[in-house]
Amino acid sequence: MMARRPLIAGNWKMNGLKADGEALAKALAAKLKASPPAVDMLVCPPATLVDRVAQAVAGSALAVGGQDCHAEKSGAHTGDVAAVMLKDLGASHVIVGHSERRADHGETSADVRAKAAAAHAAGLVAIICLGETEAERDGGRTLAVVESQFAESLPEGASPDNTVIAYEPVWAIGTGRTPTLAEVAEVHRTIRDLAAKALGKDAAGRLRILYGGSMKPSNAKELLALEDVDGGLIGGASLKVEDFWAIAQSA
Ligand SMILES: O=C[C@H](O)COP(=O)(O)O
Repeated sequence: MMARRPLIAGNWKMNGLKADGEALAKALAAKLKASPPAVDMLVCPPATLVDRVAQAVAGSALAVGGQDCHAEKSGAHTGDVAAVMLKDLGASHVIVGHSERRADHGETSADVRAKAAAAHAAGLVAIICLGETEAERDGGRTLAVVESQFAESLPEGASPDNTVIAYEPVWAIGTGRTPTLAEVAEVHRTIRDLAAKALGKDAAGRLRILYGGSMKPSNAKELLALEDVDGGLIGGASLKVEDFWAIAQSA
């Protein structure tokens, strides 16, 4: 099977003002230039900083993405940002369906699917997030939840070139807790199997499936060593240059 190049993606969430966001991105770009790791690296700043960060790291190997996009290209949607607008600023990726969007904004998998389709239409790679809540895990429903979110969130035309899946157990986000390695491996293998059914075996073999949820330098190596874990979607630890870089180094 063709090797998948890991993707180490930082989701800054609602953190960062002009000066610190630019400094963080520039420091990462400088590290990438000095010693290129064997991974792709991406930062997803808040929408307010996408332009500034994209300009600050232009010409470097550090990619820039948005954290959400609207399903429409334009129109009367106060406060929203279209995928094509992110693309216009220099973004190459956009996260869709993060559990914080699903919880805070009531986004359904149908919404996520429409957003991912909009991202594709704009020429962006969609990072589609899915994952179970603690109650769903405790109720033994993890694989069923992941299966339905995958089926309902993946748009027509999805491929390993325009789509990345991020498995993020909701209860592991920002809590310092993670599933066992066996539990992570089981979910990632299930997602790979679902992708094989949806996209074909070859495409599934090229699809990158990230793990997210309390990934940090101390646990990254063992998580990233799992066969079907092709990188990480990192929140808190992506706000510190040294931690984010250490995670990239351990892939
Ligand atoms: O998008 C990132 C995830 O929500 C993980 O966040 P965390 O690394 O702070 O747990």
